[in-house]
Amino acid sequence: MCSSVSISSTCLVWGPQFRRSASSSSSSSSSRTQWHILSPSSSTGSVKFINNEVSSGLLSKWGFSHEDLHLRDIVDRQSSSEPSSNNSLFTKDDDENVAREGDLSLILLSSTKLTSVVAAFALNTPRPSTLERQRAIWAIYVWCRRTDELVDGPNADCLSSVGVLDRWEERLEDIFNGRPYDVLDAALTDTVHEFPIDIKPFKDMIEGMRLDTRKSQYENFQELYLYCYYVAGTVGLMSVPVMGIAPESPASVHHIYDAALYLGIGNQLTNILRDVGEDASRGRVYLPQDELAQFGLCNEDVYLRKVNDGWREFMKEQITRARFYFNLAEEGAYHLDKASRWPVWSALMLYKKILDAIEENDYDNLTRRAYVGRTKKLLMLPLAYSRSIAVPAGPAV
Ligand SMILES: CC(C)=CCC/C(C)=C/CC/C(C)=C/CC/C(C)=C/COP(=O)(O)OP(=O)(O)O
Repeated sequence: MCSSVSISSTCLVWGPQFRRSASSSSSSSSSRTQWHILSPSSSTGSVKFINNEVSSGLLSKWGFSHEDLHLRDIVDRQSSSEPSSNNSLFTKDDDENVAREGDLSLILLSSTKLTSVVAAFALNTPRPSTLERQRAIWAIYVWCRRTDELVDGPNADCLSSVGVLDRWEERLEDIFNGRPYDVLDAALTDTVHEFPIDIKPFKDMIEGMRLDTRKSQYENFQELYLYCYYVAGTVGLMSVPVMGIAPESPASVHHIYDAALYLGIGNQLTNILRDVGEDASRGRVYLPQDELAQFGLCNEDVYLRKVNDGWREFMKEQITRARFYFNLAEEGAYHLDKASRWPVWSALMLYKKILDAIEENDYDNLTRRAYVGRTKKLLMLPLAYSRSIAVPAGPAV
């Protein structure tokens, strides 16, 4: 299952740096890797290790080092007040008074004119309107969907994925260089020149699709986490510059970006748990092999759709871990610009409900698809709204 992206009307997300310790836990009969959170203060040299076992559950909670993914660089580039330098269309000395109407019509303008329009708009508009944010999120969403369709869509089998993805990446560079190929690309060109969005999360998503074409199973959670980052965590990174951070938020920008990334991870882990039966029909098992083994399970049990006590216990742990990421995401969601909070809270709460639905199905996600009914969805909206109007408060890390 490749991720596809579901962003309800508008949205966006990232947290602490973490690193794997060389040690292994010996405090339990099950062999498990011990993961340490490396606190943000590590940049000052004072590294604070927090044992992963502070969080409940049997399985490791942390995946891949964010440092190895160079995520800090992405955040720093995106947090500058201007669109990132790789967005070469953006120049500071353009005409500042050009009116902006109908983003897609920009494709009809010469690239020089486009530069003027976009630059003037970005420099003169400190706080984008909700409509502008929605259009930008839509452009990102469409690009992510189209990327997913290349390897997961109806024509995927007829295409040589590697070549197609290479060509798609060249086209991405053209988008960022102001040479969109079609009208949908133009919407993204417009977006990346209006908001400080870095190209790396987009490239990483393409990398995730490459990974998906060559891998049909994941040995451990670290491998799976990397995949989840590529195909879903990246969406959080792409979205934050558009969604915006509340000016009154005391939290660090890195903390908020981490929360955004964790929302993507939580969503993807949930998607995996919801679709495990469907993915098995395609010969795919997006579950850590070592963890299956810890519960006395293997791929064959998944293919044979055996829902036994071992499977239920295994699922409980997987659900605990997905919730762990949603909880981290929630901490950051309070700090988004208030215009963006409601859709994010709605998406977050909706995804958590999928986990509840798996529990209600007595952990049978092999023969039944977890489903959240319309009434539950509607009832959730006011609750999401009440969360979204809460004033951003700590943690100010
Ligand atoms: C929390 C903070 C600070 C910001 C929010 C940042 C955002 C918007 C993060 C969103 C991340 C996101 C939407 C990732 C996509 C994850 C995903 C697995 C999408 C799958 O979408 P579906 O459409 O349900 O998948 P299917 O098509 O497989 O059903």
